[in-house]
Amino acid sequence: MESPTLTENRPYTVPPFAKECLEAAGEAWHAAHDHAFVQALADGSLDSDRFRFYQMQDARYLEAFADATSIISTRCTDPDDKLWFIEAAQMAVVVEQELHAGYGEELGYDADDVAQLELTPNNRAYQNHMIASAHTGSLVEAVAAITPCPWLYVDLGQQLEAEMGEVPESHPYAEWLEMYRDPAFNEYMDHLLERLHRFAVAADPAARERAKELFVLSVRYEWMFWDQSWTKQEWPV
Ligand SMILES: Cc1ncc(C[n+]2csc(CCO)c2C)c(N)n1
Repeated sequence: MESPTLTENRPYTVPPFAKECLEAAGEAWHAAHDHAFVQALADGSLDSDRFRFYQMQDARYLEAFADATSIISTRCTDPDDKLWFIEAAQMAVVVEQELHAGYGEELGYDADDVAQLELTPNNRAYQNHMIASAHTGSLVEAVAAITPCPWLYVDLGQQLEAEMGEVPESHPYAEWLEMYRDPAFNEYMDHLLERLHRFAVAADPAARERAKELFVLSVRYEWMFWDQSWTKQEWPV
């Protein structure tokens, strides 16, 4: 495999295997950026009920992201890799729960409400996908399944920044929009994508193919996460 290169317009390095994953996702990657929920969130027209639904489901999703990264840390042998995934788990819990605590007060829910929430079918499936990949996949598969989560949001944050410019203080979702355009995420992406690539180089070709499939599934689940919030998904029976 070639050495890491910078793809156009991304302020972090996208190594060859990460690029392959992105190419494998194809249209699904763009669809996840273009969903009606995202458009309404960006232009501020999203109703607070749908945003509340999203935030509450997302609080629970982030716990699973933290669990998946914690599990991955136990499977790393290199101490720097191990620490990085431990820190990623910690960050998912601490930083993002701060965001949720703020919105909880504003939107009228607390930690107990989040704990008692019934997960949607989509959320449950996405969580199980990440946790199962972390437990039973090879290291590259485990990491591939969690990569679209931060990558898609950071990509989206930067795309919206380019399109919208500065977020007006009066924007109802200013805090959310500011969060994912934070330049600190560039370093996070550098670290994550470098690991994804390095683990891919160390894996056999069949594991690399499976990793790409798991990456694509997570991109689809990201689209479905917006969609479940837009439709306020319920269990059909
Ligand atoms: C469904 C869903 N997908 C992605 C994110 C974004 N995200 C989750 S963890 C993480 C890394 C930093 O903690 C980022 C950017 C989200 N909130 N919810």
